[in-house]
Amino acid sequence: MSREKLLLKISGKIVNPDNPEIIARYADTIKKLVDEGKRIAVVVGGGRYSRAYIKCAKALGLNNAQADMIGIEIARVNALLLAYALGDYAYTPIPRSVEDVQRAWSSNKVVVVGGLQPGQSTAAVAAVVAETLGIGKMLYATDVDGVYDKDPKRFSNAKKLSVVSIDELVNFMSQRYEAGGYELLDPIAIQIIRRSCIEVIVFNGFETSNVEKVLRGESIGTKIVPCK
Ligand SMILES: Nc1ncnc2c1ncn2[C@@H]1O[C@H](COP(=O)(O)OP(=O)(O)O)[C@@H](O)[C@H]1O
Ligand SMILES: O=c1ccn([C@@H]2O[C@H](COP(=O)(O)OP(=O)(O)O)[C@@H](O)[C@H]2O)c(=O)[nH]1
Repeated sequence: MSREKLLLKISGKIVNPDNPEIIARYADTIKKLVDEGKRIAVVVGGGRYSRAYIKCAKALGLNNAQADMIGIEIARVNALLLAYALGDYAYTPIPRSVEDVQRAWSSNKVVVVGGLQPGQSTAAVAAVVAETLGIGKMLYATDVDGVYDKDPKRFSNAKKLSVVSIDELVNFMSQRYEAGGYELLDPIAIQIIRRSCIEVIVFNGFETSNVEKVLRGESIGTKIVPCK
């Protein structure tokens, strides 16, 4: 019987040097899922450190691709923190391409990825890694409770959606399509999720117990229905 496969996308606002205790809790959570027989791929974002470097890159007059490349490296460093915290459960070094991801996956270890290429966010990385590895479910652990009808950080009357279709989603995404932007799901992520019918659950990742709650089918966060 084939083992259940899972893609866990964790915001860089969560996995970063400010939060060693949360990183340790995610490592324990992931190890438990592996011990239960699941195959896990993890994608980690860049968070505030990547945005600090991107701000500096822009101040130096670097172009968006160069700023993105720096954000990519910071996401990879955050990913390496988690991979090392996973010890022998995780594959290292951090894959730097889709080909590397495929090679790492064949090790049967947890594969932890940061950024891949300019012009997208780690949400797109999560989607392309899931598609490449034939993973149909993505847990999207972020710094808000789910998808809202508008940015909850900018609008106090924003309403959380419990279910949203991938086609409706674009109406709620305020896209700053630039290095450090790409809030929530960027256009590339949305296209890949749609074409490969990847089910996505967006939930608050600061509470690591939410991972188990989502896997138990508890209705927390937002379920993105990927296709008809
Ligand atoms: N419609 C929306 N619903 C929820 N969050 C949104 C929405 N529009 C914009 N956002 C913003 O997206 C942020 C999460 O996106 P992002 O920073 O890319 O996440 P991550 O760090 O998980 O990659 C939230 O902090 C929120 O401010
Ligand atoms: O494949 C990738 C992944 C990340 N980034 C850059 O790295 C930054 C940090 O990644 P992300 O925004 O996904 O991290 P978050 O803080 O949202 O978790 C992005 O804004 C992009 O500028 C990129 O260019 N390509």
